[in-house]
Amino acid sequence: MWRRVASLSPMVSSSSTRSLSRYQAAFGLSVGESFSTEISKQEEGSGLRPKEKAPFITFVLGGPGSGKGTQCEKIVETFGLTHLSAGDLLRREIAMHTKNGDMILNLIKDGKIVPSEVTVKLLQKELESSNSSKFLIDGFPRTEENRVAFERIVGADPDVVLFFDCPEEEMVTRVLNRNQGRVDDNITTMKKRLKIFEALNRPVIDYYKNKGKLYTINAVGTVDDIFKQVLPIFTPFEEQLKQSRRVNPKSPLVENSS
Ligand SMILES: Nc1ncnc2c1ncn2[C@@H]1O[C@H](COP(=O)(O)OP(=O)(O)OP(=O)(O)O)[C@@H](O)[C@H]1O
Ligand SMILES: Nc1ccn([C@@H]2O[C@H](COP(=O)(O)O)[C@@H](O)[C@H]2O)c(=O)n1
Ligand SMILES: [Mg+2]
Repeated sequence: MWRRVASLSPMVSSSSTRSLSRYQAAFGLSVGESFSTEISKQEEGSGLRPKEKAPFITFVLGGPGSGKGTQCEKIVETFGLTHLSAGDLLRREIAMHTKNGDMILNLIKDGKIVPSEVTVKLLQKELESSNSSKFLIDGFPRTEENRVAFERIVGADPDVVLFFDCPEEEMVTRVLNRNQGRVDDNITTMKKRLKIFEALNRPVIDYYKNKGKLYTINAVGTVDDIFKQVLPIFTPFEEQLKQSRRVNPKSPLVENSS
């Protein structure tokens, strides 16, 4: 078990406990000192390398069509985080006709949630093979089951959780005008997605609110107006995000640190 011992920022809880995973062990270097994750006193001598650091993770929550993907593009442009959309990863499985492709397609068509194990493993693969140490995980966790599975399999907690709060009528209008050929962009599926969002995503939102990690953004207005609310959330982390460089033993792009 790893414990985050250094203080992060006044805005973020410094007492979150993390469990060690292969994924965490893969991160040798990452964001600035203030994000370091160290082995706590009683765990010294456990054989684990001390001072291994965790990546900077932002979860992006919000109902269907609330503008998560749109705002993620702007965050990427400004702060250089790596965007991982859970929905895009699932759609890629469908397009590639993988063994889970048909099952995923049927669930997405029906607005239902794909088993957490499947989604988390896709995210884990991207996280482990990435050369980045700062991630925006969009459309995840959708459920408490998603959240717990990520903690168990990946072994990391988010540093920031964004919630794009948008009225249902606005989300419906946006989705029906999206025109990207998505199988779930129709009124029947949209109604189901909204119900599932209310029932299953709200508890996740409440969970992070109670942990002091949730930033609620009013998602009505122009894209730029909404981004103006997002900017100050990342500003305190800007220096760390700039310095962030990761040593990933699996990545051929990174020199060995030893
Ligand atoms: N502030 C905004 N005002 C009007 N339209 C917007 C705004 N933000 C995004 N849109 C448009 O609304 C649609 C949905 O946006 P986006 O795809 O970013 O939402 P999302 O939250 O990622 O949805 P989903 O969960 O379905 O993937 C897109 O066509 C996008 O261009
Ligand atoms: N954690 C997730 C994320 C998505 N899904 C399924 O994909 C659909 C589309 O997701 P978007 O984020 O692109 O809107 C969503 O309705 C779910 O069917 C999922 O199961 N789990
Ligand atoms: Mg999206």
